[in-house]
Amino acid sequence: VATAPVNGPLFSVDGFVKEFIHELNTAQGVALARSSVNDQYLALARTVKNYLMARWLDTNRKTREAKVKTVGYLSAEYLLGRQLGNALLASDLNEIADKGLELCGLDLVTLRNQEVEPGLGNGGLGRLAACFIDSLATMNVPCIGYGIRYEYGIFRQTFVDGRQVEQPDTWLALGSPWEFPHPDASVQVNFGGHTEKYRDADGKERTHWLPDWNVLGVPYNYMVPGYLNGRVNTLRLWSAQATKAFDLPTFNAGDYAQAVRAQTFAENISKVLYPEDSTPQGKELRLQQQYFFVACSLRDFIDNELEDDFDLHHLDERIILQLNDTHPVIAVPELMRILMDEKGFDWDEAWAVTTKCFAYTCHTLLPEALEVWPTELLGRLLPRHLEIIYAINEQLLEEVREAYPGDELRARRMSIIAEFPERGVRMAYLATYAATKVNGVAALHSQLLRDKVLPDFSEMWPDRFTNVTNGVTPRRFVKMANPKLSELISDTIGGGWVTDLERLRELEPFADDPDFRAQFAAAKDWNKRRLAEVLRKRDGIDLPDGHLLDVMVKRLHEYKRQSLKLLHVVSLYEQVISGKLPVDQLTPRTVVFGAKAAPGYKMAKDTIHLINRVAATVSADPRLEGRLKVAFPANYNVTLAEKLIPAADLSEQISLAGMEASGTGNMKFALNGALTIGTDDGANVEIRELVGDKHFFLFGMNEPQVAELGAKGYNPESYYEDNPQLKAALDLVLSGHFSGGDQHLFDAVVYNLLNSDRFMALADFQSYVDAQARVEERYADTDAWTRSAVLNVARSGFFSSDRSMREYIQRIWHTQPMM
Ligand SMILES: CCc1ccc([C@H](C)CC(=O)N[C@@H]2O[C@H](CO)[C@@H](O)[C@H](O)[C@H]2O)cc1
Repeated sequence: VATAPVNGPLFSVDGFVKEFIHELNTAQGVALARSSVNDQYLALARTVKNYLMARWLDTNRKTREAKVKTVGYLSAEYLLGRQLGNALLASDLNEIADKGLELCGLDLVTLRNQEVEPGLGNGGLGRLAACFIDSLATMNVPCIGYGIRYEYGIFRQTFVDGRQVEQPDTWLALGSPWEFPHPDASVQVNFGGHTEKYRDADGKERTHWLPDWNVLGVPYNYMVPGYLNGRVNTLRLWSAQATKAFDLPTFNAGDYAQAVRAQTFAENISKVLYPEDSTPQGKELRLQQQYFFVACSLRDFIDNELEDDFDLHHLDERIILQLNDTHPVIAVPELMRILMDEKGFDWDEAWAVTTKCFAYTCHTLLPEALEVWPTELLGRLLPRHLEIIYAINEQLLEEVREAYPGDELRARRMSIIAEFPERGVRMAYLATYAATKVNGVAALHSQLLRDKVLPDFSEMWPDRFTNVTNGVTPRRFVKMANPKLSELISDTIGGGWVTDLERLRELEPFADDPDFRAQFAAAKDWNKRRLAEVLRKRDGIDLPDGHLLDVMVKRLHEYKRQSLKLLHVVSLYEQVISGKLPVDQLTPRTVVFGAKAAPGYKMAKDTIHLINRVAATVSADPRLEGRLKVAFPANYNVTLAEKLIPAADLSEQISLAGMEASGTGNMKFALNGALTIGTDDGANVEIRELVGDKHFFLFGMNEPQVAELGAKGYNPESYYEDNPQLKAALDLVLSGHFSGGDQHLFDAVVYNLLNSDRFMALADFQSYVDAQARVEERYADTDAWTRSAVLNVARSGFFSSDRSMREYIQRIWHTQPMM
C-alpha cells in the first residue's frame, strides 16, 4: 500500500496546492475562481483526508495482521466537534495548509469556520467518548468506536424573546467530507416477531428467533487520527436504511406513500439524536436505536474484523467492549444470542465468553437517569433478548440466594427485573452483573456507586468495582483551542506536554516569574479579545474589556444549579440598584452562560428564559455603569467551548455535592488557566486536591452534609426568611422587575426554589456568595490571581484523557499499544 512519506512531495506547499486544486476541480467540479467557500472547505477537507488515508490503510492492515486485542467502544453519542482543525493538527499540516491556501488567495481560518460540527451527542458523555478515541489513537491503542450516524444531531438552539426554540441540526446539508460510507458492508438487523424452540441435530433443545421486520445498517467510517504518530483509528457510525427501499408494485398500484413507507420507517431509526441527557423518555424508537447500532457493531466485528475460522470461545482475547453508560447494554443478551442461537454454544459457554468481553461505565448519579425498559416493550421488539435477560436474571438470583440464603429482600433488591411501577429491565443491574469491571468517572462518584447506587452488587463483587476519573484531550482543548498559551508552554518547557500532560508540572516554578506571568496574562487577554470578536459576530454580544470573565457552560439541569449563579447575579444587581452596594465597589464582571435544555424539560427552559431576561435587564441598566454584564450566547457547543474556555477567568462548577458524576468542563477550564469556584462534587474534589486549596474557591456542603440535611428535612423557605440578601434577590424576581412588571412570569422557577429546591440552591447560597467575595478579593491582586492560574495549569496534567486511557488499559481492558 503506497504510504505518503511524511517528508514526501505531498508534504510541501506545492504538493499541497496541487492536491487541493485537484480536489476542487475533480471532487467539487469547480475552478478556484468560481468556487464558493463551501467548495473550498470541502476540497480542503478532502485534501487533508487524502494525507491521512495512507496512514489509515496502513493502520488497518497492521492491526488486522497483528491479530491484537481491540477496544470496541460502544457509545450512543460522540460529540466530535469540528474535524478539520484536529486533522490538520494531528497530521502537522497547519503551516503547509496555511501557506498553500494563501498562495491560492484563500484564508485557512475562514475555511475552518465553514465546517458545521457533527453534534452527535448531548453533553458530557458524548464529548468524553470523543476525547477517549482521540487518546487511544494518539497512544497507538487499537480501537474501533461504534455508534449511530444520526441524520440530525443535537438541535440548534435559538432564542426567541429569551425563550429556547429548537431548530433541526442539518449538519449534513452542505456535505460531509469526513465520512466513508460502505454499503457493501451493510448488516441486516431484525426486530419483532417471536421465538420458537426446536431440537438441533444432536437433539439439544435450541431456540431461534423469527423476527417480523428488519432494516439495513450501513456503516460510515470516520478517521480518528493520532497526534503526529501516523496511527489512524476508526469510528464506525451506523445509518439505517430499508432492506427493500422501494416497493415498485405498490407504487405502480398508485399507493405512493405506502411504496416508500418501509424506507421512511427504517430511516427513522437513525434519523435524530434523543436530546435528553438525564431523563430517559423510554420511547420505543430509542430502544430500536440502541439495539440497531449494537447488533450492527457485534456483527461487524465478528464477521469483518476476525478471521473466518476464529474460535469465539477466545473472543475476549480479541475485543473488550466498553459500555458507555447503559445505552448499549442490550449488547449483552445480543452476544449471548449470537453465541447460542447462531454459533451453537450452550448457556455456560456463552456466558463464560460474554462476561469476559464487557465492561461498564456509569456516568450518572441521578436515579431517574438509570434506564429501565418495560418488559412489555422489550418483549415485543426483542422477544429473544427478553428470554435471555430472564434467564440471566434467574442465574443472578440463584447466585444471590446461594451467597445470602433466605435473604429474599436482597434478591428482590438485586433483581434485574423490577416489578414496580411496571415490570421492567434495570439495564444498570444487567450491565453490572455481566461486566468484568464497573467504573464510575471520578473518585467520589465511584464511591457513591458502591455505597448508594449499587451497594448490594458492590458487597457481592467488591473487586468488580473500580474508578477511572475522567479526562480531556489536550490536543483539542489546549493545543488547538489555546495556541497562545500552548506556544508559551512549549517555549518554556518544550512540546512534550501535548502527549505527556503531567509535564505541565515543570511550569510550577514559573508561577513566581513575573515575566512568565506577564506572558501568561497576555495570552489570556488575547483569548478574551478573540472571544469578544466571535461573540460580536455570532450573537451581536459586546464583551467589555478588562472584566473578570465568569463562565458557566454545561447542559441546563437543576442539579447543576444555574439558578444559584443567577441568584448571585441578581443579588449583586439588587444591592447596587437598592444602594446597599456602591457600584464602584463592584468588581467589573461579565457572566457568560451557555446551556441547552432538553426540549421536554420545562423547568430548565423556564430557567433559560429567566437568565435571558435578567441578562437583558442587568446588562442595560445604566445604574450598573457597565460593571456587571450577563451574556448568554445561544447554541453552546464544542466549537463555542473552544473559544470560551481559553478566555475564562472563573470556572463555575457549582452542582449540589453528590450529583455531578465528574464533570469534564471543569478540567478544561483548569488546564486553560481559569480558577474554579465549586463544591466538593465529582472531579472538583480531585482538581482541588491537585491544584491546592489556596488556588480553588471551595464553597457549600459536601456530600455527607447534603445527605444529612436531606435526612433531617430541608426547608428551603427558612433560608429565604433568614437571609435578607437572598430574600431581596428572590423578591426582585417576584416583583416582575425582569419581566416587564409581570409578577407571575417566573413563578414556577421561584416557587420551585422556595417550596422544594431539590438541589438545595438556597442552602448553599450564603456560602457561595462568600466565596464570590473571595474571588473578587483575589482578582483585585492581578499577580496573585495569575500565579494561581499558572499553578492550576501546572497541576492539572492528571486530567488528560491519555491518563484515563492508561488506567482503563491497566485496570479494565488489558490491551496493548501497537508499536
Ligand atoms: C437516557 C437519557 C440519558 C442520556 C444521557 C445520559 C448521560 C449519562 C448523561 C451525561 O452526559 N452524564 C455526564 O457524563 C460525563 C462524562 O462522564 C460526566 O462528566 C458528567 O458529570 C455527567 O453528568 C444519561 C441519561
